[in-house]
Amino acid sequence: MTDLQQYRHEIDRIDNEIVRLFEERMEVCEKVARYKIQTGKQVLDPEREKIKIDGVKAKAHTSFNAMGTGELFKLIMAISRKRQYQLLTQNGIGGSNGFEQIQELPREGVTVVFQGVEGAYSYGAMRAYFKENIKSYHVKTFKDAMEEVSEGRADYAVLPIENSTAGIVADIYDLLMEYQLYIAGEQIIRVEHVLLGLSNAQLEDIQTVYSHPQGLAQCKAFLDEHPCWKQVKAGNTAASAKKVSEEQLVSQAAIASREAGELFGLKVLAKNVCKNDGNATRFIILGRKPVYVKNASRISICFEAEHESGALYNMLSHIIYNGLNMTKIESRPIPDKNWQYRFFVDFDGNLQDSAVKNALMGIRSEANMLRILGNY
Ligand SMILES: C=C(O[C@@H]1C=C(C(=O)O)C=C[C@H]1O)C(=O)O
Repeated sequence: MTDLQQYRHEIDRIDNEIVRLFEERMEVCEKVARYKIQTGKQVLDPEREKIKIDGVKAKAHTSFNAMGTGELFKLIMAISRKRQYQLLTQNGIGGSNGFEQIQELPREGVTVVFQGVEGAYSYGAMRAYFKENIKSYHVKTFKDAMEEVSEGRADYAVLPIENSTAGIVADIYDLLMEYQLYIAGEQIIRVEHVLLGLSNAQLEDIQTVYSHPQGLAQCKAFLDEHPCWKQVKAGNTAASAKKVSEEQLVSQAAIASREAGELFGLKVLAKNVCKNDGNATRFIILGRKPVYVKNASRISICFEAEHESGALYNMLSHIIYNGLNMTKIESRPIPDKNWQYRFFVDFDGNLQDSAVKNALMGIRSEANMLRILGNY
């Protein structure tokens, strides 16, 4: 036998022993879980874990091994907790997460608010999601739209959350934390911007271009080809078309939809101004009630974790360990806490799934804050 074979043989013997001891430990953890189910005690006991880590580290003989032992036991205890959360959900603890299952989201006879004016992309998203017989109106800002739903003047708000070219609409993420509203649905629409001008304007006349910051960002490559043009941000794309139409200056143009151009009597000076052919925006439908439909398949959450190494990994491990597919993660600064962030995570699943319940129980117990923003 070569030395290597011999060493590996020894490692195998030790590993078998580790597996046997791990399983023995897990059996005791299950007993602990049953005790906690009966007594209502929390799964996570940070004090006990700290004593445990310090204790096992002190038993190691080198500083390298002390660090390794610490890491190893952090992981072992995290796994132990995950098993305990499973047993708790199996026993009906932490069930509904405060959400009620409904048959269908009402798409007619409701009042819907959107930001911008008619002809804006939000209006298009609303038309695509809801049926004809709704009452709808528009407000100036995203915040106003959330306020309308919060105050009960509207049932739903339609708001853009993400564009495939320009990325997230950061304001919406921040406002989601300011208001206690829930994502009830989503609508993706293709966004095909055009450059609009007065009917007697030519491309050569243009000196100023108006659009929503997202419109300008999505058409950056096109605008870069015209470095002399002054770019001016407007409240929304349709409002910028309206402005060009009202001010009647041949030097002014707007980046907006073809529909907005028709609405305000403008001419298309250039089409395909967004270089990404598949340019699309995802809109969320926000309501007041925590409800989800039976076949809802995406969950959006927001959490805050300790500002320390491994904290984010620990939170995400609940999603990974329960076999859930994470589809998106974003971080946003926490107001008044410099350089600390909250995380917005989307993953596939339904609030009824036991894997989802386990993961949410884990994150809720171990994060500083968890909000389930919706299951849709
Ligand atoms: C097993 C327990 O539950 C959790 C897991 C621990 C472990 O695996 O050692 C320690 C403390 C708790 O966070 C316990 O409370 O003892």
